[in-house]
Amino acid sequence: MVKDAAVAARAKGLTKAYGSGETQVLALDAVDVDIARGRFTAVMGPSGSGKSTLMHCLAGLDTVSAGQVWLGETEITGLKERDLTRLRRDRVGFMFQSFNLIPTLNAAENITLPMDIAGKSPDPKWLEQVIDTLGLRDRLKHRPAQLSGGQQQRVACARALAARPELIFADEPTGNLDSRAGLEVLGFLRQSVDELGQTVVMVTHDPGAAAHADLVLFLGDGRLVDEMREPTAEAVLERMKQFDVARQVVAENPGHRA
Ligand SMILES: Nc1ncnc2c1ncn2[C@@H]1O[C@H](COP(=O)(O)OP(=O)(O)OP(=O)(O)O)[C@@H](O)[C@H]1O
Repeated sequence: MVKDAAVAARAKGLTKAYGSGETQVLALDAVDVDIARGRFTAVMGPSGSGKSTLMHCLAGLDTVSAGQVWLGETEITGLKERDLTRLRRDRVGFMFQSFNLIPTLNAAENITLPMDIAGKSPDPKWLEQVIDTLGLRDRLKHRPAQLSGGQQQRVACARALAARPELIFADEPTGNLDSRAGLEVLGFLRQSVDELGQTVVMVTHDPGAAAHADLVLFLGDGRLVDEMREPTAEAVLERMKQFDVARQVVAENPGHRA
């Protein structure tokens, strides 16, 4: 059990292997990580370093090969699929690169859909606050096709926030947006942490996006290799360049692991 109330999610010795035998890929190699409650954490690293796998394992979307994962005080490793589904539904919000909005429903209906499916009614005060924070008040009756990409992503953000989840996982939430809309979404995620007390974990390739976080975790070859507090885009970019240098060293010295 995780007794530390400041920890929203925790992994210990988290290992994830895909496949078996010679083709086995070790996507995560004994990762230990604490996700701080009420903070904005970004996860970065080169392509294939295990970012999405880490997020999926922390969110209970994927099983682990070894190690333990907790969401709040609940150990999720070993939970049955049915319990895991309920836990995700009740305690976790998701934002993906594709917004996954339902085209036939308007913005308001999309926002409350997960709660409707779960048979829950949103806390009206909280929902109003989310809608106003995200500037969606005058867009609630619009269907997705009548909204800009940035507005659609804001609806997806509101949908993730509506049930007031303990934790929001965002996988490249700005990946499909132009830079202005992307900045808007990052601003809203930041605001949801600062003003609404949310906990956000975001996977991103973009140093500028990572700079909106309180903490950046760097993954390399399935291991947590570094972290940076109060990141700036420049510092994150510099750190990412070191991965290229390390790769070059490995390429020039086969058998040596950076
Ligand atoms: N379903 C799968 N089956 C086999 N291998 C997989 C699977 N999912 C991921 N992998 C492998 O695990 C490793 C980590 O993948 P992951 O998607 O977590 O990386 P990532 O850092 O998110 O990459 P990217 O930045 O390119 O999205 C990669 O080598 C990938 O090929």
